[in-house]
Amino acid sequence: MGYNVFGHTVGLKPSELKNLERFYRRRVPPASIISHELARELAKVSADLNRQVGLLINRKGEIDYVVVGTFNRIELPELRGYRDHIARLKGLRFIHTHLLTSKITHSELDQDDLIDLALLRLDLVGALEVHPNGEPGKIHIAHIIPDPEFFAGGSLSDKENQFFYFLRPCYVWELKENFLELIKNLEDELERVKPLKEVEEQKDRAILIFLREPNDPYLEERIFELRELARTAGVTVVGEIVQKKPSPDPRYVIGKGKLLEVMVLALRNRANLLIFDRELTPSQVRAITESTDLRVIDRTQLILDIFAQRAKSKEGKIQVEIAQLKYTLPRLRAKDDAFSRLTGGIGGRGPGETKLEIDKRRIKDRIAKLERELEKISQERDIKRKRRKKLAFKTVALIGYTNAGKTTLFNTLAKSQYLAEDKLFATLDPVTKAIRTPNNQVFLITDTVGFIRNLPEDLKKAFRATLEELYSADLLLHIVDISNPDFESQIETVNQILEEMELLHYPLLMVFNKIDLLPPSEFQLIKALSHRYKAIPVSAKRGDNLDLLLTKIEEILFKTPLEYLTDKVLEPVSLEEENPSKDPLTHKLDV
Ligand SMILES: Nc1nc2c(ncn2[C@@H]2O[C@H](COP(=O)(O)OP(=O)(O)OP(=O)(O)O)[C@@H](O)[C@H]2O)c(=O)[nH]1
Ligand SMILES: [Mg+2]
Repeated sequence: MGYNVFGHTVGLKPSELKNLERFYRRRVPPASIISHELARELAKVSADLNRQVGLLINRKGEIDYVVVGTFNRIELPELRGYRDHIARLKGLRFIHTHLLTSKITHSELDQDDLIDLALLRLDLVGALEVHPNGEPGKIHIAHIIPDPEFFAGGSLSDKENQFFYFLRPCYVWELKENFLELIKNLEDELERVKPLKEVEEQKDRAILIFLREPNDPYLEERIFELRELARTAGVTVVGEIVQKKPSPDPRYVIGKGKLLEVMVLALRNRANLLIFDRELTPSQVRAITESTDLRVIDRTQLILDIFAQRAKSKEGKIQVEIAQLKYTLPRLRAKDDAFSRLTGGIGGRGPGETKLEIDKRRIKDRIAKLERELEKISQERDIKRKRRKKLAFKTVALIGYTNAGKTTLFNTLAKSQYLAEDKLFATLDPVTKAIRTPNNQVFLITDTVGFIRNLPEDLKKAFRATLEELYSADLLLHIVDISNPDFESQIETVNQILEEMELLHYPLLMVFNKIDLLPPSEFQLIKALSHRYKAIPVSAKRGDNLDLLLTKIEEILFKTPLEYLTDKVLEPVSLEEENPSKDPLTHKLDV
């Protein structure tokens, strides 16, 4: 930091600037918040200029920034190179003047001061009253409360009082607080609330942010889903904030007051990441990143990141890269601060690191190249598919909302070891296996990527190739997690995507999965629902009712009317018994 004066310097004479620059030579005894002498000088200069003047003082008592404002406002410069989020407080305090007039006879800390305190994670903020004659008045000082319990007993009715502690206003010479002790106590308390050693440094710690617009019935589901997405991405969720707002704030999405709450929460819980449930514009990302000094991503980026972590096949990887590049393209700017911070961690994977160096042209070229590659792979897949057709095997595709249990069902049916995890998007690449039914019919079954609502448009397109498998399917098996209270809207989402893909007329069988999670009291209800949706209730995990499912599949695929099947088949039978070990239930097919 040079010796420049920051802030609203327009209109200042060179001599006035000189007077301000002189503050850089001053020092405060480390244990004082501010010295009486310095306060007098600050008041005098401020009154002469008729503008607010502020000093950012570091823990050694040196002046790091001199800032000048207007008569009633002062804006802090961007503070770079200070201690990072894990260390929490920035190690800077901000002492500035509030000008009094014959009418304004006292002036407390205002909301802007508290916003600076919280957003910039200052050690403390102080406002020094200045009388029109240049004499200093009282000083108002506040700092962040590390833990609301800390001050229990006091009245915490007022929201601001849950976040900030206000010292009793007094004259500077009356200040008794030992600054270093005060800060040490604060940091000890923060450490006690969330010890640093308990924080896994490699793991992102996020606060999830939701906007509740009027008539929004899906808030709970959205909260649950974002939480799950974050968990899947390997992020620790340390807080959730919901703001009721008729429409998003164009700059910060949430209101400034709410942002303040987010910051205190972030500080207390050592968060380093904010995840917004809605899509952010590039300028919103920039504004919020700049104000909070935290990494800021939206739901789309989170999903992209999960895809990037999980894509295994060449095709999957290409699809993810295309989607990431397309997401990045409109957000790319020369010297873009918001993105320069995205190095590693969530939102920083894949093409992110180099995007500053690559210009838009090259990104577009890269997208084109990837799309050509994808086209080629898709053709190859087509050939494979045709070959399979020639073998005359019927194909069943498992589809459904993410986490419904598709892969688990696939595994249980195929007795295979494909990945099934309690994470969203566990499956990215289509896998196909052959299954033998109790009646010795063989069909192929394909597992697919999970569906999710509001899938970003580019992502939908990018994953089209994966879902292309569906067009050659003879039957779509729609797996529903019936234990999820949100199952009906998930069905709706899946149907909507099927409609968009013009797959609605395909033969479809619904499967209600995870019945093992339901209490017996709901069995009656499930029966009714199964009837309504013509669905087969199963537990993929425990294997309940899978024989019935296979029979039903068989019936649809091979047009064997149910009546022709013996009762024995309809009863729970061990599939192994029907298929002696020499003739295993499944056999691998090179696809
Ligand atoms: N209790 C219970 N859990 C199940 C059942 N089926 C699946 N699960 C669990 O649900 C979670 C998700 O299962 P997956 O099979 O990975 O779900 P998926 O639909 O393939 O998910 P994506 O591939 O991410 O779309 C896992 O933790 C499974 O163990 C079931 O019948 N009962
Ligand atoms: Mg899966």
